[in-house]
Amino acid sequence: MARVLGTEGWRLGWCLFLEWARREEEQAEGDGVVAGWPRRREKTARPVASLGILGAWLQVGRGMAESTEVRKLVYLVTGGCGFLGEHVVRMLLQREPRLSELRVFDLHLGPWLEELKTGPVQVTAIQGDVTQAHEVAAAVAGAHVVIHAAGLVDVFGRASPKTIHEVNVQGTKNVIEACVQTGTRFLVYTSSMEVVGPNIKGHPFYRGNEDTPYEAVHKHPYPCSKAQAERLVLEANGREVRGGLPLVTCALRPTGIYGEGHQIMRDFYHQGLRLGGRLFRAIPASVEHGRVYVGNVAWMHVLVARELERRAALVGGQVYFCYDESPYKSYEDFNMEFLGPCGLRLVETRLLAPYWLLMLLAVLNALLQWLLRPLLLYAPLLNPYTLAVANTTFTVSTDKAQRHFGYEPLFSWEDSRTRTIRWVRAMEGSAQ
Ligand SMILES: NC(=O)c1ccc[n+]([C@@H]2O[C@H](COP(=O)([O-])OP(=O)(O)OC[C@H]3O[C@@H](n4cnc5c(N)ncnc54)[C@H](O)[C@@H]3O)[C@@H](O)[C@H]2O)c1
Ligand SMILES: CC(C)CCC[C@@H](C)[C@H]1CC[C@H]2[C@@H]3[C@H](O)C=C4C[C@@H](O)CC[C@]4(C)[C@H]3CC[C@]12C
Repeated sequence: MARVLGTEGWRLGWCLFLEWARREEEQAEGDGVVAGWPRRREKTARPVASLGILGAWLQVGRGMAESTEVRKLVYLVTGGCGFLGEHVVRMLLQREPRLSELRVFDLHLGPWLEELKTGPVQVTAIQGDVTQAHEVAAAVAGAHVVIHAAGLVDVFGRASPKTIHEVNVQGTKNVIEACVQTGTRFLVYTSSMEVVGPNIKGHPFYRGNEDTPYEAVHKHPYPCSKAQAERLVLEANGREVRGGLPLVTCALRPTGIYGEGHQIMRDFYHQGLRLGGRLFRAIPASVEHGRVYVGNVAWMHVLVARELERRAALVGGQVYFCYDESPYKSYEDFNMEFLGPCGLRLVETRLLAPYWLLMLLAVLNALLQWLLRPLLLYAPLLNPYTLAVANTTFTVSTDKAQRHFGYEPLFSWEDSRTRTIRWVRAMEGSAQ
């Protein structure tokens, strides 16, 4: 440290000034939104002022050491422009001080990536398709860690079962093979609660954990593909990669993710606006559906990716549900936590719409989808599968991620709720 102070005193002075200016600016803005994104408050950060001037110098010196000396890791995020992927990308930039290059691989690149290219980390946007092995291999070559979040999330019948399989299963095979061929040792896979359930028998999974016995039987192409892909990732743990070292893999299983950018929340909001500020309850309030805030899911990815090397023996080959402090509620009641404060209300219609009627509508929708397929794509939210998922209790209660790699939610429920409400309010045509 003395050496650093001696030779780079002027630089530290400048950094100290910049740090002071940044904090002043942060204080002035409060917990505001920067470029469409909420500013995060560090849970553990202590204000420089409380450390005194010497503490500040030491802190800045340490920060510099972290950012200049240790930045050497290359990360690849597949699906990095999707709902979850974007949060993972931004979280990595905020929370992984050892990052030197971040490769963002997606079929469709977002324009927001441009604004990230000015920071200390090299952000490389790669437009590519996970079903193309050579494109994946080129993107993976030289990366230390791969977070594989790309996937075709389709439970509405928009894509064919074949396409879902190609993207979710073959795409994952390509990622694994690319790691093996190029010598990348750490792979985190974004799996889903759907690899477990709800199963086709509608059995409830009530506050279960990773070891809870459950008959996981799927028929729908999406959960089938996620289950297959997860299995491939876990089986690949320990495989020898180029260079002779073992591959370390794990899978994270989010329940229903919500937060800024959630398309289905957007759809419900707009539907509510079209219906004069009302949504009609379809699912009994007693059916609990697991939900988790996107920022916490992203944080879990960043944390487990960081710990894969240090705790390879413990974490390698493991699955973890993604969880936080979000309350257990029905799918619709949970959505109302955000849509309610934005002017929508949930109208109770249990007597008007009994389950058999909903099922009839869902089957009709499926039939219409099939009949219209040659002419147009009809893919409403309600179909027999989505009705079954929404109508079956599936909630998790676990601390496995905390025990294995020290995960604690970064965002409290209050924070997650506030951020999501702020995002809904910012949507065009707010009901407020
Ligand atoms: N949204 C949820 O509630 C939820 C819950 C559990 C798990 N997951 C999983 O999380 C991951 C991300 O889901 P999301 O909700 O952000 O979905 P999303 O559709 O917003 O993001 C997926 C991203 O993958 C990209 N992608 C799709 N096909 C690709 C291909 N062939 N090559 C390259 N990129 C491709 C898409 O362009 C998109 O940006 C998925 O693997 C999904 O299965 C999502
Ligand atoms: C009966 C209707 C009025 C309500 C329809 C809601 C329905 C569209 C919702 C309910 C539950 C939702 C799924 C759930 O949150 C978890 C996942 C796992 C994830 O991997 C992909 C998304 C998915 C399947 C959600 C899709 C939308 C569902 C079915």
